[in-house]
Amino acid sequence: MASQTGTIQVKDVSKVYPNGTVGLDHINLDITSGEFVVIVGLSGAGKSTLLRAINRLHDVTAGEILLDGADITKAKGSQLRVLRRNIAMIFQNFNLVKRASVARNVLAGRVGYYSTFKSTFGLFSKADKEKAAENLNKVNMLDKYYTRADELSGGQQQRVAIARAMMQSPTVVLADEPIASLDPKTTKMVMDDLQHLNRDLGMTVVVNLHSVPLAMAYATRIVGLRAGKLVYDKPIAEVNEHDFDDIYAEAGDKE
Ligand SMILES: Nc1ncnc2c1ncn2[C@@H]1O[C@H](COP(=O)(O)OP(=O)(O)OP(=O)(O)O)[C@@H](O)[C@H]1O
Repeated sequence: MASQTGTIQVKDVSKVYPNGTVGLDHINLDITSGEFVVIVGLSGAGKSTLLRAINRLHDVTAGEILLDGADITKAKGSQLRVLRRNIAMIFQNFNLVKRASVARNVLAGRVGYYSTFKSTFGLFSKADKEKAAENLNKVNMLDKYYTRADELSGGQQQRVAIARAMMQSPTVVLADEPIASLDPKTTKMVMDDLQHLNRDLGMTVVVNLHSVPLAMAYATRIVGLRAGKLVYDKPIAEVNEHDFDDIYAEAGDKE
């Protein structure tokens, strides 16, 4: 089980892409341990850019992002590796190795704990293989242990990705539109899995979503982005569904 850590401090972060597009514009955000934060906003608002900055898939142009006090934007080498190990990422397109088995995909969550040699040759410990089975069982996918990932439905693939995230024993889970391509029933399963990581395993969860009703159903706090700026930030108890009319107004509606 993850320890009670998983704080994220985003301090005056801006991101300008090489072509001049402003992805993030002076973002400040303090996420405390165990929160379930949903980020909402129009397509292009900067949601993916923010998540990718938090786990350093992107470098930022200015500002800093602290994970339990350590600045990931400047980390290098083994420090970056250890910081990244604490952050699991769930993607819209699942990011599984399609030709590999479900088990192998789930074990990939342990890669950050092995030498490159051992992980390349799949030399995972017996304990980790047992843990993989255990985590697959938690997402009701144990019967697919030996199945190739490309034989699974989208929802099943996302649940495998969640089992892989659990293997990592992260303190923070970032999910970028994790349910965008799923039907309503599977959407609920995946959102419930994320809630399990948050409520039962104590992980901090940050999810990008387009759906306001889903955000209201699962978040402990909702953050809104618009054109790279943070325009909304409230705990769920203070959220009113109409608050989002502004965030979802097309650019130009406001002018
Ligand atoms: N690699 C890139 N190069 C240039 N501009 C980019 C790049 N990636 C994203 N952008 C731009 O940065 C802005 C923020 O994009 P981002 O993908 O973070 O938004 P988003 O809110 O996640 O949108 P979506 O809901 O469509 O995923 C957009 O204007 C987008 O076009």
